[in-house]
Amino acid sequence: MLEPVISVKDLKKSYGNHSVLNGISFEVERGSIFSLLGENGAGKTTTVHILSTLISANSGTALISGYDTRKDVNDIKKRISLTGQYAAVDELLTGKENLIMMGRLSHLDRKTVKERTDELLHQFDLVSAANKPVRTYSGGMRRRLDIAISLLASPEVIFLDEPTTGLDPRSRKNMWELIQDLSNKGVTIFLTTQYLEEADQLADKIAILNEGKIVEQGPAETLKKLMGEEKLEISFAGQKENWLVAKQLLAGKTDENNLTILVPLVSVNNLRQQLQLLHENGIEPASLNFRKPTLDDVFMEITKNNLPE
Ligand SMILES: Nc1ncnc2c1ncn2[C@@H]1O[C@H](COP(=O)(O)OP(=O)(O)OP(=O)(O)O)[C@@H](O)[C@H]1O
Repeated sequence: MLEPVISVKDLKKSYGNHSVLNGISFEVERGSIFSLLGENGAGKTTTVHILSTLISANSGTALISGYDTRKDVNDIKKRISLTGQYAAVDELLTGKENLIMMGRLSHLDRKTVKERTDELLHQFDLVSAANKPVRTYSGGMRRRLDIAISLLASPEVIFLDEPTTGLDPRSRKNMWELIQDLSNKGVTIFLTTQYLEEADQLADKIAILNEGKIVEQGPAETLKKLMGEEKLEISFAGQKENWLVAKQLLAGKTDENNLTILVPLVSVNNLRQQLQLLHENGIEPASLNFRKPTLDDVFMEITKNNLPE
């Protein structure tokens, strides 16, 4: 195997007596997309801040291209870039001015700054907005500019901390394409997200962070198996008696509060049989909804598997 570009071993971090990271370990291959997946407050930003040398861990090691995040801060800063959940751009300047200003602050020479600015405005579809002040930009445009700025110095690794939180579905899809493009160009991407679907779409490898531990990691396909299949939620809202009968007929997870039954989608034939069974018994459900597995389902599955014998 190639030497990993990020290598983390037994990293621990607490704030006072609140333990946020409780010994996490993982490796990220060069040129890949790695996704750290977890709910709000799981410790994703804390991990990103340790890896990008903004804060120190209490113990454990984190190496980037072999450099130690504790000791080799300058070597690491040259190789990485970080974009936050909140765009670090100047609202009053135009997109182009922001890029030029940040290029100068990164000590790039004038010619490089100009070339990179033009390239990035193109790459991030910001040419027509280049001379407009950032305060007139949409959320998606700000996010794109933020990432463009972080790419000025051609980093080896880019940290994208929840790059799509708060974006509308279309901007989210655009951002996914952009991340995929970056990856195709060979940049290693460390992506944090709360969205299972996002990690699934983009990442070569996913690590799930929960209560300070990585509870599972592996390629998206491996984790998919863990999540179980898509399900059909059959609702009997307002029809308690029908729900009671259907409960006896169908194989699925029942919920008495919502009067629903969650049936795994094994095959089309099986689904047809189950619905036929209801029909033969004179029961018409109030509604049918397909449900994709959620992060909650994955956690349920993982904790179920980890229960003591
Ligand atoms: N400087 C700090 N001092 C005290 N507690 C902190 C500090 N920074 C973060 N925390 C706590 O650490 C926990 C993890 O925070 P972190 O921001 O890493 O989570 P996250 O997974 O990135 O979540 P989010 O999606 O909300 O950003 C939270 O409970 C947070 O309140």
